[in-house]
This record gives sequence, C-alpha cells and structure tokens, in this order.
Amino acid sequence: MATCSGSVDELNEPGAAPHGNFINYYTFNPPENRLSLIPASLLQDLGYNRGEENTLMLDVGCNSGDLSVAFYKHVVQEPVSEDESEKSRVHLLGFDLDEALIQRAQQTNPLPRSISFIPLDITTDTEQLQRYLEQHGCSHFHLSLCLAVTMWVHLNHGDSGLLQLLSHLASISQHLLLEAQPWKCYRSAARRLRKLGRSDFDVFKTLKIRGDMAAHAREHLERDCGMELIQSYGSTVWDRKLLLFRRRLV
Ligand SMILES: C[S@@+](CC[C@H](N)C(=O)[O-])C[C@H]1O[C@@H](n2cnc3c(N)ncnc32)[C@H](O)[C@@H]1O
Repeated sequence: MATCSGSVDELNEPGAAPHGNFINYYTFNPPENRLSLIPASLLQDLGYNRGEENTLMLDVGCNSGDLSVAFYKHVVQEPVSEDESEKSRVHLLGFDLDEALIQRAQQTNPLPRSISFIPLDITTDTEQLQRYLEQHGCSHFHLSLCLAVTMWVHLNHGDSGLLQLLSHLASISQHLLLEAQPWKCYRSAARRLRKLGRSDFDVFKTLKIRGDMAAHAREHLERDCGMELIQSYGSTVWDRKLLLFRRRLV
C-alpha cells in the first residue's frame, strides 16, 4: 500500500513537481480515499447551508480540482445542476500555484456558478482571497480545506513558511479541515529529489519542526491561532489523519 505522497506511481515525474503539483495526482489518490471519511452531513453538522446566507468553502492547493468538485457534491446535499445552481448559496473557491492544473480544473468544472478556480500562490498572494470574501459579503471562509499541502509549503519555505500558512488559514477560516503529510513522506520526497540531483529541498535538513507533523500543526493552531480541534476523521488509506478545527468561541 502506498503510505505517503512518495508512492510509486507518483514517482513518474517527481522532479517536475517540486510543489506536489503532480499532473496525475487523482489517478493514484482518488477523491474517494478522503471523502469516505468525511460525513456528507458535514455542512449541516457545522450549522451551515441553511437559510439565505452564503456558505463559502476554500480548497487550498486544489491541483486539477477533482477533489474540490467531488467534495462539493459530497457535502452540498441538495441536487445541484447548472440550472439550479443559481439558487445555491454554497460556493467553493479552489486555488493552486500551478496554472496548467488550474486551467484543467476550469475546463472540466461541471458547476462554474458554484465552484471557481484561480491560480494563486498562498505564500505570496493574500489579497485575492480577501477580495473574494469581500465580494461575497463574508469576513471568513466557513470551511477551508488544506489537504496534502503542508509538506510542500514546509519543504519549499521552511518552518516559518509552514507556520505562516497555518496562521493565515486560521485567520480567514471559521473551520479548517487539515491533512498534514507525516514526516516519513518528507524523507521520501527529499530522497527522491536528491536522487535526481535536485537541491530544491536543501531546506529539509534545516527544518526544526519535524516528527509528528499533525501534532505540531495542532499545537500551533491551538496555541497561537485561536483554533481548537473538534474532530479527527481517522486515517486515510495513506495513513494520514483528517483533522477538523474551528475558530475558538470567545
Ligand atoms: C499533493 S497535491 C494535493 C492536492 C489536493 N489538495 C488534494 O489533497 O487532493 C498538493 C497541491 O498543492 C499545491 N501547492 C503547493 N504549494 C502551494 C502554494 N504555495 N500555493 C498554492 N498551491 C500550492 C500544488 O501545486 C499541488 O497541486
């Protein structure tokens, strides 16, 4: 069984995907792997998707959008077709730093009135997300997904990059569903790149945040970002936990 994003299939072109921007990601990690752990009633359980208010979801590092669309259909339970979606008040914004993946996501998007995809690098651009929130009259995303992204930001931007990512997401999200890659995946990612003679991940050796990555992320979110863990959805087939945080009530 593949246990991390260092899985065999993913190695076809590892050097071409230093941010985890694999072109065939969903052929070896289909959406169902994660969706089977997430209740379809999630939005209702969190008190959303009722009445007239907008519900905004964010998918960080959405790759080619397959999981974004499948997640939307999974948790938005009323049937949504393009004709009906004008009525839908649930919106999902997916973004990724890889423009080719975003182009694919846009071209195959079955619900363009409810789901949008934009190219964006979260480590450099924070204004676009703020603008999107303003356009929808909201101060926060009701639910943000950050699935299988933390390791890539950590490896490319170091400890401070990882902590900034989590702080930023906490500051714009009411709820945050997080899947942090475990440390063993870092080792395989760095080893693969080294074998290819790439030095992109030299920062790997300098990382002080290591070991239990889910616990580190939780500690930062709870201690420094005003969030609290409210649910753990067990482990995916890749042996990763899906952790649901919410902004702490004051
Ligand atoms: C392993 S894929 C996971 C895709 C999706 N989140 C999922 O779990 O199915 C990681 C994605 O994060 C994106 N990514 C990495 N760093 C990013 C950044 N700084 N800003 C936006 N996207 C990023 C990559 O381009 C890649 O598509």
